Amino acid sequence: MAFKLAERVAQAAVKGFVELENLSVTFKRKGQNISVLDSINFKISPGEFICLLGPSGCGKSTILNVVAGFIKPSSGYVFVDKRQVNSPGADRGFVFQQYSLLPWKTTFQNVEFGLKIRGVSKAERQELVNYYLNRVGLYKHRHSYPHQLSGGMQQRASIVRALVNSPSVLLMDEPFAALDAQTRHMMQELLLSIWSELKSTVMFVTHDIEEALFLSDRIFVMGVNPGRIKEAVEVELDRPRHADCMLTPEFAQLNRHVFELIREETLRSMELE
Ligand SMILES: Nc1ncnc2c1ncn2[C@@H]1O[C@H](COP(=O)(O)OP(=O)(O)OP(=O)(O)O)[C@@H](O)[C@H]1O
Repeated sequence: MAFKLAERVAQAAVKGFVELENLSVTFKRKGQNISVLDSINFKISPGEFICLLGPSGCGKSTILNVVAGFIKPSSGYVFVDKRQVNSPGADRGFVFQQYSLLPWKTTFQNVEFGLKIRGVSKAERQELVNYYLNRVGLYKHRHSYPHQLSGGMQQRASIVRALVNSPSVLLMDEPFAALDAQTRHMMQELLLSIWSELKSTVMFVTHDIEEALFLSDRIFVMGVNPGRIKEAVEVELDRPRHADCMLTPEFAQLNRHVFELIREETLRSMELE
């Protein structure tokens, strides 16, 4: 197994440089143009873990969808590793809130699907998929179908389905929102542990301030109407992180700061200022 994994780790460490330049997105609603994102600019370093946090409707998912290549910007650019994004590609993996596994395929078949499409040999597929299924505790469920798995297991399968393709950038849209609190926390720790090995860049959308603080190197707190980056908050908490980091004064201080930023924007969006 060591053969591919070591190579992939080395590749991932130098990949995943994301640049958004004056990115704006306008949608048409009831015949009117609505500006959803206005002139977003930021850079994410290879291997960095960032969270997008902000009130409902500020455009968090839209940013992920543009980076994924699912939505075209109205103006501005997205570059991944200096290549302009115009369409989806294997260098970007996506994990959605809904588990989105193919119901007629087993766990193993779901995870190997992308590799198969890309023409990866059967022997290599088996080695990689089994490695990742082991890594997230799903090896013994490799022949189960999605409906036979719990929500947490399905989401673990969705994550490894994205990771097995060694994406430079992993895009995660509220992947743990549907899970109970305990499973959610286990998933956060598992994600950090895998990320610390692979060092892919992660862009993670959440509504949950504690989740954002626990996971990320930086939090892009977004404002609404139109969506924009209000503040990029550096999260300088020691790594590796475990649940007890949430009990530290540094965590509490950051939590309060981010809470105030979000509160201001939520009041603004409700016109209660
Ligand atoms: N395809 C579309 N057509 C028209 N409007 C859209 C489309 N997709 C998103 N929107 C609108 O764009 C705005 C931003 O949506 P987006 O889903 O990106 O926000 P979000 O911050 O992820 O919201 P939430 O936290 O509620 O998931 C919303 O007002 C939404 O209704």
